[in-house]
Amino acid sequence: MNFRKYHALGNVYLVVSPDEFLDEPAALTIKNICHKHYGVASDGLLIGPFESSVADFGLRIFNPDASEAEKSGNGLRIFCRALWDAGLVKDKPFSIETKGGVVKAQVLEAGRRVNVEMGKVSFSSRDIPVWGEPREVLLESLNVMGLDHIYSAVTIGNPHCVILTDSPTETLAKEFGPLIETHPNFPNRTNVQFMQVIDRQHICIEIWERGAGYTLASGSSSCAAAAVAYKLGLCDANIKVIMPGGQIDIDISEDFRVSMSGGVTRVCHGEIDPECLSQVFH
Ligand SMILES: N[C@@H](CCC[C@H](N)C(=O)O)C(=O)O
Repeated sequence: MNFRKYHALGNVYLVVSPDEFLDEPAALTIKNICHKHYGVASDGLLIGPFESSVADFGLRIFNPDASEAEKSGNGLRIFCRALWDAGLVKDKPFSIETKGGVVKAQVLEAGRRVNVEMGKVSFSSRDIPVWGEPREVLLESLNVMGLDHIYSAVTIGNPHCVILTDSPTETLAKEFGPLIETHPNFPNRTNVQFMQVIDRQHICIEIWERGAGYTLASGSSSCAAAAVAYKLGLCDANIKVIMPGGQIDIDISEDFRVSMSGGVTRVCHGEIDPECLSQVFH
């Protein structure tokens, strides 16, 4: 199986053509490919381009636990770069269909940077989803291991739980992230961000990703956290999101459409041995 490996601010994805799969990708195959010790090591798998009747290209996004994600910001930027490297797109905007909706993208700076119009966020409990009566999920309290967290929930195609804190740390994300990801409040599980508002143009987040765990950066998390900061009146519409892996620039329109720009780096390409794909020991 041929692959191309990229990272977006330390968030690693492999891009594989749909032609490499005879059938629906098996969970075991995806887990083996992404595994950090037994495989190629990545935070997710991008399968594409597919033909699409509504966009220029179709994309499927898988987490390392083999669950399918509706959207991924870094995954989309990486996919755009892979399309650009393959000569399938140039400098003009184009569209991509994901399970979480169609996005518009443009490759900038000879592939080193990509802009994606990620779509409109919703804070509605029905859309995200979050259990309970229909409402906008803003500044609610979530008790985890005896500690109350103030969170707001949001979807940009995939679900996010943004927790306000004065000091976001890796330890905080790793300790509470897995418990919040699988909290019964979130029927589809959730991505989790611990967010500190630095000033009206800057936020800082630590991330726990659904199906992937602790990551150095996340594009959809950046969109979600920035949208919450804007919605709560804590930030202006142009926000720089600082993460351990680097920075993403977010612009939010009045009707909460979110545009994201950030870097992408090509790492390597190669072939995964069939022996790796069929391992059964984890
Ligand atoms: N790394 C991603 C998010 C990937 C999907 C996520 N784990 C989910 O299950 O929703 C990003 O950059 O957005």
